[in-house]
Amino acid sequence: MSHAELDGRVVAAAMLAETRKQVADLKAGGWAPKLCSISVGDVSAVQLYVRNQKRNAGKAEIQFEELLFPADIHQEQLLAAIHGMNADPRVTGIILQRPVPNHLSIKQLQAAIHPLKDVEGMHPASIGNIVYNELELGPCTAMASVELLKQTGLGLAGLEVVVVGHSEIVGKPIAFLLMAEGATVTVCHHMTRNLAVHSRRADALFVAVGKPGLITAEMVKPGAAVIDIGINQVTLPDNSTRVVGDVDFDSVAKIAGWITPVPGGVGPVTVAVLMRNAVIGATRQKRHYESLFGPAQAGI
Ligand SMILES: NC(=O)C1=CN([C@@H]2O[C@H](COP(=O)(O)OP(=O)(O)OC[C@H]3O[C@@H](n4cnc5c(N)ncnc54)[C@H](OP(=O)(O)O)[C@@H]3O)[C@@H](O)[C@H]2O)C=CC1
Ligand SMILES: Nc1nc(=O)c2c([nH]1)NC[C@@H]1CN(c3ccc(C(=O)N[C@@H](CCC(=O)O)C(=O)O)cc3)C=[N+]21
Repeated sequence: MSHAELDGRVVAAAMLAETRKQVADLKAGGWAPKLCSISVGDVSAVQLYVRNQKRNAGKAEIQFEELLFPADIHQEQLLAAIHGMNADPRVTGIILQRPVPNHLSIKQLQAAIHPLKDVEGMHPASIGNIVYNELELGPCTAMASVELLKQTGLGLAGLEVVVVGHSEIVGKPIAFLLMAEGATVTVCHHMTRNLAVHSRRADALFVAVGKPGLITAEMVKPGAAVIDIGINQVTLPDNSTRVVGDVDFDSVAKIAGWITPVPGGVGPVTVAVLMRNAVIGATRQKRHYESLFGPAQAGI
């Protein structure tokens, strides 16, 4: 069966155009969205992501500020920085880039971000909304991955889906989003006894592990939709570097019904979802403060 490639750049461009219009409306109403990114230490996948956030925020006309802290920063210093952003009315969105060094508590940092400014939906209170089937704003990569599956036109109700990887930010939220849409979901991880037995049953296979070449053609059901979330920088024999996913693209593309490329698949849609979330967050704040104080006035 010949595969169809799911082009994330096309999906992202459409999403970003819509977001740009909403930014203009917000600005006209006196609310200019501003997104602040917090990174701790040097992580190459984070640097790549933040670069693309900056570029896309520019395209959507969302203000963007990047804060980079050294890897040995203390929890209290980061908490103080987050509290400052919570209190700053110009900041409408905060994203904490993952991972953070082991000496820091990611959950405490995430919980410090005000839920109205939590543009990834990763505050413990926000992520709980997914369990209640409130799906408007959720973790960007998970939302992007499910959006790409929807592009295939496959009905999600009753679909056999396998998710490989169960991290807080990707695998688990994907499983909850899919359950909310009625899919039958199996979640695999490093303790799963025979990954191929599960993956071969899937009509849709999501892979978010961080291991290049983990999924090969024998592990995929012919005609399945394969959503490759992995972002791995590999060094080729000539010492040049390349970004690849977790799926062995060349072999799997021959039997899959649909497949997302890396780069050009989930990544661009993730960035576009973040911009959309930034607008949803600013809109929620506008509504909240207007319900208390009335509409914003020009020049204030
Ligand atoms: N495209 C995008 O927008 C994004 C891409 N990524 C990429 O996705 C990948 C995963 O990211 P993230 O979820 O943050 O990573 P984590 O390292 O937090 O999680 C990896 C997951 O894979 C599981 N795992 C490890 N080895 C195996 C194995 N052999 N078989 C099955 N499962 C295994 C782990 O299970 P256990 O916990 O049990 O060990 C864990 O649940 C990375 O390549 C990352 O760069 C991440 C975020 C966004
Ligand atoms: N709190 C948090 N949320 C995240 O969602 C998160 C994170 N931390 N930490 C880092 C990972 C990684 N990640 C990427 C998202 C998009 C691209 C991306 O835009 N990729 C493009 C460009 C690749 C290229 O230019 O080579 C593509 O795949 O086509 C990459 C990586 C989000 N992550």
